[in-house]
Amino acid sequence: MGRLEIHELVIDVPGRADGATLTLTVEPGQVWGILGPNGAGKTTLLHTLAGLRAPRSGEIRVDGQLLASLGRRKVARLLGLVFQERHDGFPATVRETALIGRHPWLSPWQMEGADDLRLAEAALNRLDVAHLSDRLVSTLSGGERQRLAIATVLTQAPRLWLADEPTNHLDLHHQSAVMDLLAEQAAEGGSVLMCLHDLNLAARWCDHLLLLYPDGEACWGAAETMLVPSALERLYGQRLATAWVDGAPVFVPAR
Ligand SMILES: Nc1ncnc2c1ncn2[C@@H]1O[C@H](COP(=O)(O)OP(=O)(O)OP(=O)(O)O)[C@@H](O)[C@H]1O
Repeated sequence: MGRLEIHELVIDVPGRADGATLTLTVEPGQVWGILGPNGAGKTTLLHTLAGLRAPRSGEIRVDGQLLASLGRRKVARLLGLVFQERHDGFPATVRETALIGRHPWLSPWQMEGADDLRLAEAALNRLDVAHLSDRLVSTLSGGERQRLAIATVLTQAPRLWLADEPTNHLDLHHQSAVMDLLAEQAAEGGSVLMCLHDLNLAARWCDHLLLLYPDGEACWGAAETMLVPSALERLYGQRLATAWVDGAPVFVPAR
C-alpha cells in the first residue's frame, strides 16, 4: 500500500498567493515526479505531505488515514522522506545512521536487533555504501552521503517514499541505480513521489508528473501527457530541443 490522497490542498509558500488547489491520488505502484523551477514550492509540497509543514487548507490521507490525526511514529512507519539538505547532528557512523531508519519500528528504549541490523546492511549494500559502514558520516563525499540517506529510508521500509531530488550529487551510474530502486519500491506495491530537476530522468522513470509553476499554478497527469515541450519551456522559461532515444523523449536546453 502507500496510497497518498491529496484533497483540495493549498501549500503555504511564504509571501505567495494561494495558487492551485491540488487534488490527486498517488496510487500504490505509481512513480510520480514533481517538476518546477527553483522556488516553485516543490520542497514545501513534499514537507507538507510528510506532515512537517501545515498546509493553508486541504486534506492529506495516507492509506485512508488523515495525516494530521496521526502521531509522528505512525507517520514514520507509513512514509519515508529523503531530504534535500542534511546536517550532521552528532558524530555517527554510516551503520549507526542507517539503523536510525529502524526507530519507528522499535519501542522507545528497545535496542536494534539482528533483523534490524540485517535490514540496514542489505540497504547499505543496495546503495553501494556497505564498505563505508564504520566510517563517520562527516567523512563521506556528497554522493556517498546521498546514497546513505536513501539507504536509511530503505532501512525504514516505508510504503510511501517522498524524495527531494534523490539523485542530487550522484554520478550517472548511481542516478540510474537510485531511480531503479525507487521504481522497484513502486513495483513491489509501494508508491513514490519525488522532486526532480532532471527532465530526462523524469521522462524515463516517472509514470505521472506534477508541474509546479512559480506563481503557484500546477497541472498533473500521466507523464506522456505532461512531457509536452511547449509546457516544459513555459515551466522553466527555457527553450528546449527534444529528441527521442529508446522510446523516451530527451530534452536539452536550446542555445
Ligand atoms: N521559512 C521560509 N521563509 C520565507 N520563505 C520561505 C521559507 N521557506 C521557503 N520559502 C520560500 O518559498 C519558496 C518555495 O521554496 P521551496 O524550497 O519549496 O522551492 P523549491 O521548488 O523546492 O525550490 P528548489 O528547486 O530551489 O529546491 C521559495 O521562494 C523560498 O524562498
